[in-house]
Amino acid sequence: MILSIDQLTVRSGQQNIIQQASLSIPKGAWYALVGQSGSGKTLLAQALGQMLPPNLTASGRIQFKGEELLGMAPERIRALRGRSISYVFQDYHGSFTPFRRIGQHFDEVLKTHTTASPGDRKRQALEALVSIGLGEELYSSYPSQLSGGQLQRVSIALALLLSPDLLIADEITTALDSVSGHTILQLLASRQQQTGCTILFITHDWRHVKRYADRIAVMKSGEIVESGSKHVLLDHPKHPYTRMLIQSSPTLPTPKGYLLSGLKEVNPE
Ligand SMILES: Nc1ncnc2c1ncn2[C@@H]1O[C@H](COP(=O)(O)OP(=O)(O)OP(=O)(O)O)[C@@H](O)[C@H]1O
Repeated sequence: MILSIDQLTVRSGQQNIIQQASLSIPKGAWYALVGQSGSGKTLLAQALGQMLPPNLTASGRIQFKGEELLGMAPERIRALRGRSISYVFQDYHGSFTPFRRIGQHFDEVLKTHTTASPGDRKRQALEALVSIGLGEELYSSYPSQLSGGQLQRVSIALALLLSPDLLIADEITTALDSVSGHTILQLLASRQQQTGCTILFITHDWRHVKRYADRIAVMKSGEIVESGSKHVLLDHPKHPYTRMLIQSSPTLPTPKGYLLSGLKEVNPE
């Protein structure tokens, strides 16, 4: 396992917002965390990188590649967050400084975390832009000159720049139209194939879960009520809440004779 969360509780004063959540993510997995709005998905992701709002406290254990993240020294967690664990958020605008060109954003990450020369940093930034299907000319553009889909692609390239072991993708397609959202996820899937990074994928959208995830955890009111492989969870959900979420998802079309997960049904009636 690359990440094991054990009995994670997040509190605001006396109130538990996340209660004893446990989940284990195998290396290289695309692990979907689903649940209705307000169930605690974002706070769980924030707790991993010690990024919780200051009024909240976390307890329990979070092991990442054998190191305990909760209570880790600030300089160590900052170093991990830059290199081994990276985040992409729904609000991609928040990842950019408006008066800095796109190239400067890449340069800053490389300057902070590597000893690469200025020439090398520029070359790596240009390669990163090309790797996400964008033109090198965007290196000199300002964030406001890019579309939402382009900016979100750049945030993914920035997040993957230092080849992290774990990418936390929190509702990364929510602010995009469905075509751009689809392009982003295709891109992420191909980058995952190239880099082997593990993805914690927070989403509301079961169509994306069905298409990309290989494992799923379902969160309800701060608790993980069910987790397992995509096939087992989609085709044989145990918890009533999981069944309700799947049934109320917009459409999960399945051809006759196939299960929701895409597996062929054995002996369909
Ligand atoms: N700083 C905070 N102090 C107190 N409560 C908070 C704080 N931040 C979030 N919450 C509450 O914690 C709960 C979980 O929030 P969280 O953002 O993790 O939900 P979520 O599942 O990610 O929802 P969404 O899908 O809408 O992003 C919500 O009820 C939210 O109002």
